[in-house]
Amino acid sequence: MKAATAAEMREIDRIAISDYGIPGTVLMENAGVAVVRHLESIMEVLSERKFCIFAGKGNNGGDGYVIARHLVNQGAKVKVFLLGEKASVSGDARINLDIIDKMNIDIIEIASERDWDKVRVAATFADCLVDALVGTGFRGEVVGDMARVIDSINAAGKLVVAVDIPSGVEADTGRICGKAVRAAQTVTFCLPKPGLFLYPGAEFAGELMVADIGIPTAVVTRQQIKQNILMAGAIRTILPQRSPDAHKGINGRLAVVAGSRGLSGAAAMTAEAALRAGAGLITLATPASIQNVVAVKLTEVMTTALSETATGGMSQDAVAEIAALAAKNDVLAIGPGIGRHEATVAAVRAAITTVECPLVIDADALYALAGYTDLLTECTALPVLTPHPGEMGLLTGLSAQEVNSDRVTIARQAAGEWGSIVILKGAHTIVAFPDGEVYINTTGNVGMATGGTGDALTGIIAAMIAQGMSSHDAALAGVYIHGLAGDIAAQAGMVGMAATDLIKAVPAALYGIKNC
Ligand SMILES: NC(=O)C1=CN([C@@H]2O[C@H](COP(=O)(O)OP(=O)(O)OC[C@H]3O[C@@H](n4cnc5c(N)ncnc54)[C@H](O)[C@@H]3O)[C@@H](O)[C@H]2O)[C@@H](O)CC1
Ligand SMILES: [K+]
Repeated sequence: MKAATAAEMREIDRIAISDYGIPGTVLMENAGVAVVRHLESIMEVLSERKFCIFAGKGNNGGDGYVIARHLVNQGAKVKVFLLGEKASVSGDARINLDIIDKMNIDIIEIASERDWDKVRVAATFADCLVDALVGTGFRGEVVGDMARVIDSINAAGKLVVAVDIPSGVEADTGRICGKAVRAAQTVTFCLPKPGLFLYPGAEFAGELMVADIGIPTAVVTRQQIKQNILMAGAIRTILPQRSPDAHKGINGRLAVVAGSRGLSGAAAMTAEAALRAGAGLITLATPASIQNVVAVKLTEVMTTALSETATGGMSQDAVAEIAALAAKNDVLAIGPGIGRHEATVAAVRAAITTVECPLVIDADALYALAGYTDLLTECTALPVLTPHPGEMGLLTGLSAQEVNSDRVTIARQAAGEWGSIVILKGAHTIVAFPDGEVYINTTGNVGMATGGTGDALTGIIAAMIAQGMSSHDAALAGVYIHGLAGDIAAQAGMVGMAATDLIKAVPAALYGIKNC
């Protein structure tokens, strides 16, 4: 599914109205009716139910007036609180405001302190609050009366349904612009907006419903929207089909370069995740002194030793060994637990431009690339990078907070500049491609915020490449499967969930995608 930015949505509306001649009031009518239908589906009967509709002066407010009209027609009791004066409402919204005015629906222009009392009382007795304050036309920050209305809505403790997007959530980034309405449900129009899937906005949107408002499909496809929402259907179509007579050689050969003294677990988890994700033959290469440790941990994985430093990290002599290993494998994952010794860092930089097979680059191998991202353009195959916001910050010169403030844009820019697939981890991981295409993942949960889950992701993506998927498809499938395995593991409880629980759930995630 695509997700449209505010600017793209405005353009889609404009083309539908001016090129196709669909009156804006028709789109507004369809939008309002879609919300009323949704209210009907969640509340069963609307008759005698009490609604407060909080409307702004723009078209989002216009949707609110349409909603008010249909609710009243269905016997509901409706109060409309208008943030501003009726006289300041124009266009399609004005047409619908005038209609409900003629219907004698209670419209309260919030102006004086007494009006705020009315807001409080009405919200206290309402069954449902509808947020039609602002939608995609919102700019800047929530301040003044808007902030006060949002506080009143959030404090009421009632069912809150947002129209198009919770007011105060930035449509493109999911940023909370000072304050935002905390909705239980959001009915969004035509296409979802990225901010409904990006945190923290995703948390304020609650359950999401996408409503068709009659815009011709061609208008949407013509926009060539590059934001996508990653869902099971798309993954099902790209997963490799396994023939019944498959043997281990057919399911790919994969090498993992990972681990250092004290960090054997990261290496083992990467290899174990690759195994659970279906790779045929896996070789784990670690510094010589921990080879026996990982060999004991892993029964099905082959191990090999790399030249090491005195402190137990791989040394520069490992470059030739890695190149030889890569030549015998379909894909190489590098980075988990390798440490940051200067010899190791130098070995990584040399290895990634020497190796010819596809690479999945993670953890300390990303650290090695800080200031050296131009090396990525020398990779033979399109590399896959899996930074968390801290690593992304290191690579881009930003703080983790700055990275998280606009995850889509930053991942997209990095993918373009580095000629790489960039997987920016975090709640609803972003997968960005060099051509600007971006996917927002929908699986995963907070229980995954624990050591080792990143190593698991690296192993899963590498396993997908080993099984014949392109790096593009493997990145998408790997991210979705990883999150789904986390969701399956979380059914036993999120607190105390370990990366190894997630890894064990990968086969169930794969089965679920293929068969459910
Ligand atoms: N023809 C269309 O364009 C359609 C638009 N629709 C609805 O209209 C919305 C977009 O409408 P608009 O473009 O009129 O914009 P909005 O109604 O989302 O917001 C614009 C209004 O918000 C005010 N505003 C913006 N930033 C503010 C801030 N920081 N603090 C306080 N007030 C602020 C503006 O002054 C203006 O009054 C969509 O989200 C959707 O709900 C739907 O009715 C479908 C058709
Ligand atoms: K809204």
